[in-house]
Amino acid sequence: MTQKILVLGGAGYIGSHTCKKLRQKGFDPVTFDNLSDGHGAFVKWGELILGDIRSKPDLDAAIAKVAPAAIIHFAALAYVGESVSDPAKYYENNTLGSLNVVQAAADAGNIPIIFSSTCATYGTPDVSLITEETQQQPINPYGRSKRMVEQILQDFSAAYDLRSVSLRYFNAAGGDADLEVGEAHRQETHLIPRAILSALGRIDDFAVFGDDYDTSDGSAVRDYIHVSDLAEAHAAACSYLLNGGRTDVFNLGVGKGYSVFEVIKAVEAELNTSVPFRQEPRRPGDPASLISDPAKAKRLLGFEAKHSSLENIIHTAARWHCLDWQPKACETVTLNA
Ligand SMILES: NC(=O)c1ccc[n+]([C@@H]2O[C@H](COP(=O)([O-])OP(=O)(O)OC[C@H]3O[C@@H](n4cnc5c(N)ncnc54)[C@H](O)[C@@H]3O)[C@@H](O)[C@H]2O)c1
Ligand SMILES: O=c1ccn([C@@H]2O[C@H](COP(=O)(O)OP(=O)(O)O[C@H]3O[C@H](CO)[C@@H](O)[C@H](O)[C@H]3O)[C@@H](O)[C@H]2O)c(=O)[nH]1
Repeated sequence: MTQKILVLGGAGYIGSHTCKKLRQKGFDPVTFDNLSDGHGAFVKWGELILGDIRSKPDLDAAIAKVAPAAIIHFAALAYVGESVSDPAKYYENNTLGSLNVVQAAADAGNIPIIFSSTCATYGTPDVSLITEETQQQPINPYGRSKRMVEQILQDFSAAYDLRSVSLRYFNAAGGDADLEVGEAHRQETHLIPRAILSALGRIDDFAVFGDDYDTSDGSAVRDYIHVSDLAEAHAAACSYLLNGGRTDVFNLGVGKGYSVFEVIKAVEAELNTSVPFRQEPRRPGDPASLISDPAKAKRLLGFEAKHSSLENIIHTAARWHCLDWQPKACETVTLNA
């Protein structure tokens, strides 16, 4: 019988791509989302249950209805700047909401959980390649709200044998090759979509934050992983837990970094036009360089990024944002001022 997977936050960017992948792999995804940031139109590969992770009764009812073999938990707020100005919102939604998720999974007989963590839990590490053993020292409430959930999962595993996998994504980017879903955050703060939108003349306030880092060209370096590769990694993590794998944490990245100026050049090459930008000082809290060591996910999950060349990431993102722009799916998007 097809195994059902309850996907919390499945109407969002990474969640919707993962639902597509789960269906391709023979799972039956069911999305649970409050649509605070996601889009009903992105729920294309299974049912949508409207609910909020801050409500344990909502979660209990969904789990009772679906009887999932595993839970994938994407539901979160993820704007670093907003987490600094309104930390209560982040601890309530991301940490308390996740405690409800973990408790509901335990109450229902220890349903295994795959949790969306982030490289923001590492803070500003002084190493060239970040391994899972690199010390986690998050520097903003968003990172701390996620780090706390990792700790809750470790404690529930030790005390009650609730198994889980925390996946620490580096920078998610790109879009579905078939343009069925794509990146449509209500506030777009990420580098790649903003560089594309600037090239297309859809925003006029694109800035490069910092040109005085200790990097090859002075701009900050990140490890960009294609969203379809992230989706594949979630399917692999599902199989790992369903086959009895133990609680663990994994980096999800490529192991190679690109600077902000390299990303801008790649967008210019893809769109054959210039990317207007102004130079601004560093964004507070931005580390110079964050690059993953992806070896552990390869070794234990059998996962390796296959679609994450910078060219493919920008090609698929640009197609979504311009050539095959889907206004209906994205009608609620408002760009950041
Ligand atoms: N995008 C990135 O680069 C990145 C990097 C590292 C980690 N992450 C994490 O990955 C996850 C998904 O990120 P995304 O970029 O797809 O974000 P997204 O905003 O597109 O998706 C999050 C989804 O969760 C839903 N949601 C939020 N709070 C909820 C609640 N209380 N109850 C029910 N649903 C709720 C939203 O409506 C949305 O559909 C998040 O947990 C984020 O912290 C993202
Ligand atoms: O308009 C922009 C946007 C970003 N940047 C720079 O580009 C790099 C990447 O920034 P961004 O795309 O915002 O990603 P990060 O700040 O690295 O954070 C992302 O990646 C984190 C780690 O995965 C996640 O936790 C966060 O949710 C997600 O926003 C950074 O050096 C930024 O300073 C600019 O110069 N101009």
